[in-house]
Amino acid sequence: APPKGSPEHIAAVTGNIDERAVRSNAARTADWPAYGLDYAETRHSKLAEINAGNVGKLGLAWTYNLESTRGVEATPLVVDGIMYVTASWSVVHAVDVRTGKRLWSYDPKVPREYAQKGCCDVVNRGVALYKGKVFVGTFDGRLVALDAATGKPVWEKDTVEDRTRPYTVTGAPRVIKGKVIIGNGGAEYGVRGYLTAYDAETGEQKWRWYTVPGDPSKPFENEAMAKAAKTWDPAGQWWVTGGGGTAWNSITYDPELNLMYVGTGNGSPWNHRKRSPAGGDNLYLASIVALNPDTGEYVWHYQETPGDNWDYTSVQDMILTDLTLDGRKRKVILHAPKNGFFFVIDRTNGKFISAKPFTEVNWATGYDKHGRPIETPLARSREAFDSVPGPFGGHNWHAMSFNPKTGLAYFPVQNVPINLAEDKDWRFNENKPGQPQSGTGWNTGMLVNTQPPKSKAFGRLVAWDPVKQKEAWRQEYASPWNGGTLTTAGNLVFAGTADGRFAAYSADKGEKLWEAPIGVGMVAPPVTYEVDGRQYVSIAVGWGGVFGQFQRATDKHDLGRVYTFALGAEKPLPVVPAYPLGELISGVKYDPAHIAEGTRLYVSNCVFCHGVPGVDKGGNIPNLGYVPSRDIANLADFVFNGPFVKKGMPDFTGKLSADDVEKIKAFIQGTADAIRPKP
Ligand SMILES: O=C(O)c1cc(C(=O)O)c2c(n1)C(=O)C(=O)c1cc(C(=O)O)[nH]c1-2
Ligand SMILES: [Ca+2]
Repeated sequence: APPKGSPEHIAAVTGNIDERAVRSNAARTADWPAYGLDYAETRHSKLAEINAGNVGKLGLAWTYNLESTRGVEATPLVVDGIMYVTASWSVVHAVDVRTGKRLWSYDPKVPREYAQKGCCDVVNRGVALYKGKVFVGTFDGRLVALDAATGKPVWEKDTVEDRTRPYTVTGAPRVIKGKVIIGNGGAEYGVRGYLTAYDAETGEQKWRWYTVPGDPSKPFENEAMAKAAKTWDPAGQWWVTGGGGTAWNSITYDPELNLMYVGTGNGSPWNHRKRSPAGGDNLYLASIVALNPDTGEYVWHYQETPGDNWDYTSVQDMILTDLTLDGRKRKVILHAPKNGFFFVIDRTNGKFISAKPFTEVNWATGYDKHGRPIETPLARSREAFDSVPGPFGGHNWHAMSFNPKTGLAYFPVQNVPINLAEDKDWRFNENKPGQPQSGTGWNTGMLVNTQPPKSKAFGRLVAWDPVKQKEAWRQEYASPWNGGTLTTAGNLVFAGTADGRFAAYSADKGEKLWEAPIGVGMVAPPVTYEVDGRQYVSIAVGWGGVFGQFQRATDKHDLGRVYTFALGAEKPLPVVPAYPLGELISGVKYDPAHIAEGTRLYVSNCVFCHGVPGVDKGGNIPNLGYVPSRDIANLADFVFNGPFVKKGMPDFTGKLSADDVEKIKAFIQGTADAIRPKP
């Protein structure tokens, strides 16, 4: 037999990964060969060497440096001790679990100026593996097949059908029946969402399915689009903005039913009245859609948020399981989307079974028996209103897991306070001061925090009983934006937190049993697997994602790093450097009369990357209230083709004037002065 970790060994063990291997692995889950572990994406491991009785003896085996400075969201895949994990900028690393050493890495060299085309950090959620190839979707929208043994590209496809549009890819591809399936993002900017299937061997395109209809003056691609178009008002010219519905995260597959399920995203623009003035459900936004994986044909849909108006994506991870409900065994989908309700859906036909709020919700009081939300008057208010959950979601993309023994689903719940108001003057692609990120191409049709939000920020780990539709237990967290979960047959739940703790809880009761004080915020979900008879737990650490660009819950920061733990391992945790938060800026000269316009310019160009100066503390992108004061005094040097363009900062040449920059300076220094504690 070739030595473990040699190209021959890797070729042999990854060459075996096909549909049969993924399904047979589900019986014992020794490997972690697919994004959600199995096609049902349960993230439930049957390994129990590490269990509630001995988890206290878990220690660090090794760390691996991903050499990235931005968010790390990847689920690592592991087959016979060969790990594939991604870092920011879609860089792929192959790591030997037996040694913790690099086997190879692959950098798709995403042009850094592409960063401004993504709403939510230059992240990547991981790779897919099939018959000796590793598949990665790159931030700039390519799908690359790599030789699993060497990391050399085998084929590459451009998944973006229209390069004038800001499409990005952040999600992990899935392989279903020899086809690599990938969606995209961009609905904050204005795109038309779609999924594409490529032949895993050759890269040949097999099918493409749009999530929303195109221009109704042209023939619809299929019957599903014709049907969907009836739920949109042409007066909104949604096809100009794109309509949205981007499938940027979740895809699952039921081999018995031969159905794949995709979660779709929010509307482009967010504002329903701008997108579709006469109302309408706007299919297939914010829905779960079942497709035939062979052809990409529509089979059924269930829309969780009709007429989305709040960035309520339904792209959150789905879990396929069987539940006994009213004495009847049902094949269901479990889903906790941004809108704050936990859904149980019949996955054979898309019929609504139940939905209950898993967090505070103010846009709907519940769902009727037909599966339609009962909206509150506030939901489509013409005045500014606190959106609860807000656009960050009651639960975002952070992975959910389901343990069949406890019957509980585990996921991080949160509130990030946001106040929304209709942007009555919004026009497509009009870059106007005050419109959130319009300077970098956003088209939300909403204004953000024109009134200070009154809702409170929180984060918590929730164990949810989908039969009773009730919370079973919770652990309060220090902040929103916490990591996804893993659950095991050892009666455990593992999850990392925004404030840098990687912890294990008992799955049935939620007692904290173990904790590693890593120090750096975690957003990615952990995985577990067995190598040479030993069980390991790994988590890719790297603070970021949409909230993590400009906010933080720790005072430390580090390069991206994979941490791997095993029973009895005793490596000390690395000493993590302090986050270099400077002094509050002072002394930058400005004209106070410029502050009001500077505020509007800051909102339309800077705020969703840099946060509020002096108030937020910076995430993986610095807060401008705490950089050296001279940098703000010389702001134009940074704004116009400055030194950070090579790290992904936009070049605002031609977009902002020298006068605009003076006004932005006034806002930054003025805000810092306003919040400075009085002596
Ligand atoms: O509408 C979209 O197309 C789109 C794409 C993405 C993405 O691809 O990361 C996010 C969102 N929306 C989004 O609304 C959101 O909250 C979000 C968080 C994150 C992240 O990785 O932290 N991505 C995205
Ligand atoms: Ca979105």
